[in-house]
Amino acid sequence: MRRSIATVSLSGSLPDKLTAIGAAGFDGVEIFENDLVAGPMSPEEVRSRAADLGLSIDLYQPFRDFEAVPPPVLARNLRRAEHKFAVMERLGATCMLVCSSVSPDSVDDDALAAEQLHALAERAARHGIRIAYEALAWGRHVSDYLHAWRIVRAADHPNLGLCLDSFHILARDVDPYAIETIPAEKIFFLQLADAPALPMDVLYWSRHYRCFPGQGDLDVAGLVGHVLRTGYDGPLSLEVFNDIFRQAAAMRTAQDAMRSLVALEEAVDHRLDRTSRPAALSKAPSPVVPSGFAFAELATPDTEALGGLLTALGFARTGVHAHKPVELWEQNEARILLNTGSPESQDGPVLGAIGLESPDPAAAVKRAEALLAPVLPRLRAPEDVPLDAVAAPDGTELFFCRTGHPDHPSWTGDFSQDPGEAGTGEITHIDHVALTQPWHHFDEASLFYRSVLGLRPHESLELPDPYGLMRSRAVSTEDGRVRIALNVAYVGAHDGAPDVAWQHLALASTDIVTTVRRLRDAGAAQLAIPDNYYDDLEARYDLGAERHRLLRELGLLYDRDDHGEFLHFYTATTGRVFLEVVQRLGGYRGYGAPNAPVRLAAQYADQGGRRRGSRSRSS
Ligand SMILES: O=C(O)c1ccc(O)c(O)c1
Ligand SMILES: [Mg+2]
Repeated sequence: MRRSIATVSLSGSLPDKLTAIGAAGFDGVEIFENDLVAGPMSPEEVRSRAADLGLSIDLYQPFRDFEAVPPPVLARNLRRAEHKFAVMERLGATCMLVCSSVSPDSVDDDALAAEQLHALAERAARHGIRIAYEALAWGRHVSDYLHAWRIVRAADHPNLGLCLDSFHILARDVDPYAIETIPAEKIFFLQLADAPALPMDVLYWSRHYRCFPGQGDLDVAGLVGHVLRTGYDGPLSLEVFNDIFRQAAAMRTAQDAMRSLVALEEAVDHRLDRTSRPAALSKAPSPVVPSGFAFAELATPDTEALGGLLTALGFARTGVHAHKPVELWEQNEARILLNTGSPESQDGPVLGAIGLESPDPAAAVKRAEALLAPVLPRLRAPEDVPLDAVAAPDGTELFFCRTGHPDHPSWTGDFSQDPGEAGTGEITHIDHVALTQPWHHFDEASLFYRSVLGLRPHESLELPDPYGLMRSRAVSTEDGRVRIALNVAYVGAHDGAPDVAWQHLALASTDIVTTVRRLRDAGAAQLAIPDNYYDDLEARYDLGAERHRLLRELGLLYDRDDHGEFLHFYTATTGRVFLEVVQRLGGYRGYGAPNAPVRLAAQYADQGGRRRGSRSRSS
């Protein structure tokens, strides 16, 4: 299907927006009037720029407060419309959006609205223009699509049809099923936006919190399914009003938008049966869901601190890369690479790359490419094992691996085996990684992991920390073998606030008590948890005196859900990175989120003094 986007969805000047939209591979664009009016480009220049970029101008909008008004107001409105038609002819645009009136001049009279829209369509027809009437969710008299359809049907003019907008329909919880009763030729345009479920005034919600499909909580795919079942074959057009996208880099937002449309078309395709599925619905290669973590790579200026910490946790260094300054540390299936050759780690260790076990690494890269993920050059020596990798939105490198499979080259082949034995402690594998996202890329990141890797997003959480609210959302495979927690990087707004974008790696232990004792015996630093936490824990849960005493003594944190229990502790932080050790008892599914505020406060207390005065951050 044709893919379009409204210029209001992106930041920047009109030519910058068009360039970004063209570069992301869209077919068309909705020109938002403000973008034209406020800029120096003539309509003819906009038209030719769009054409050069391969973009058609699919819609001109919005035309407001037209219908159901007294005769003198109608005359003024028609005059206004004639001016817009002239601009549209210069632009080469043939469809104009009229949104339902919010004006106090308008009256609640469907017959009058129909008559006046008929008159407008008649004039539009003389210019070869069509009118798409849209019910705004906060329209004064017309606020749902079925009402708009009754008026359009009564007006009965070939140049008058509907514009359906997923936000206005789903935000008001109007049943989208009846869309299927509208003839396809009367649906002139389809605008798509998602939004997070927020109990607030619908106008405010629409103007500030819309997001791309798949980033919010509305069933946009279901709605598109209803529209396509009518036989609609016009554009799928994104129209997103969002405070963050208005500020973010247009190129990047346009790519995020395109990724959302590709994923949306795939979701719609899954829901439609063969007869109602348009052939033009794009088919990206299917996601190749990873089956586990192959490794995590920490870039570090030297291996001393992290090597010591890993040893204290029971890891052993088992290999070094043939010709890169990278060490392999192992304990059972948990594998960590320490890379001392990366410029990223100037200010201390960072989590730079994740290896994911993939049933088909080449197909995983093809999937990522179809969703506009940057494929990383395979920078390597000729004799190295080929590596398939893409960059996530936050710059983390994702490698698709097939560790130790006879029919596939394994990344471990690049490592000479150290004579030492692999660690055989209680740590079995990587439980999850927690990546910190710049606040303006949070929704992009969750859509990325969901669409590119086929991970399932969990609930979005807001956690209080001493210096603000931290937003957190996990994505995981169904079986939980790959879990990634996405946190918003917090930007301290005052001088005393620490300046932190921590990332961490969580390791699964089958016996966390032994692991924490091992760490303590080795003299490695554990994050200190305040006594107040344990007093509160006793109030919240009755775990028996002995268990409470043990948790307090060993600095272990505790959580539980309907499926099981969770024990965890943290190491001190080095650079931007710290390690967590977790033990899941029963089928616990979470990440210990209720303990995150305690952890953050403890980390600030631990780090604040040292960091103040050396503020440097990239996000
Ligand atoms: O917020 C608005 O006014 C507005 C304008 C045009 C649209 O298509 C829309 O969905 C909302
Ligand atoms: Mg709209």
